[in-house]
Amino acid sequence: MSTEDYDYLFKIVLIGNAGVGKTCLVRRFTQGLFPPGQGATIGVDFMIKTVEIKGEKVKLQIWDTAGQERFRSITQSYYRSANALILTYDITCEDSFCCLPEWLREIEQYANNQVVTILVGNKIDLADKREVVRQRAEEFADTQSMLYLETSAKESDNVEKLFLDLACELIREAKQNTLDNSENSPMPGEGKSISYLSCCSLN
Ligand SMILES: Nc1nc2c(ncn2[C@@H]2O[C@H](COP(=O)(O)OP(=O)(O)OP(=O)(O)O)[C@@H](O)[C@H]2O)c(=O)[nH]1
Repeated sequence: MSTEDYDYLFKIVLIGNAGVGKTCLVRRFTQGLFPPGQGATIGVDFMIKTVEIKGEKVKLQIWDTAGQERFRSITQSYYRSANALILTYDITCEDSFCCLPEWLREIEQYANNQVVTILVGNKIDLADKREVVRQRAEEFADTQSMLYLETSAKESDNVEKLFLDLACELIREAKQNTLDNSENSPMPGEGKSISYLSCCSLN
């Protein structure tokens, strides 16, 4: 497949506390593996995977940001052009859940207001160490109008679903926006160009 051979290009950025499993989720999805002895991300990492959804080729640019506070100024600069954000916490770590309001403030401040955000509770394979019950997280996501999913990068639970559901939602929104824009556009000859949401030319 050539680099231009796709119908949609979407930028997805993973954010959340250090150690919640962002890199492992990305590696599981893009490479099908659970890396042993995964070191902390330095700054930002980048991976690409192209998937096919209902006959359309969707190229996903996946940006894995460092959770450590000291990289925050670097990672914030990646929010603006994101189509979707995966806000991740660790279901075995209450602290990572309690920091979510802080992450939401970052999103409010740095992301564009059309960004699709999904809350992900990772490490569900560690059920006996769970500190955040599912219902509490679901209610929190609901109050913030976020989608919610629980995953295990280790066992590969819901990882594919996470990225594919997100891609479906982004396609749906892109099509809706194209439709809205074309309905609001002037007729040819009215002196203005017809503009469409450029979901395939994000940087
Ligand atoms: N049991 C279990 N461990 C996991 C899972 N996902 C990640 N881990 C472990 O959690 C630790 C942190 O994983 P990373 O993917 O590096 O976490 P991160 O969020 O990218 O961390 P930063 O790069 O520091 O922001 C590693 O020891 C992983 O092996 C999971 O689904 N289950």
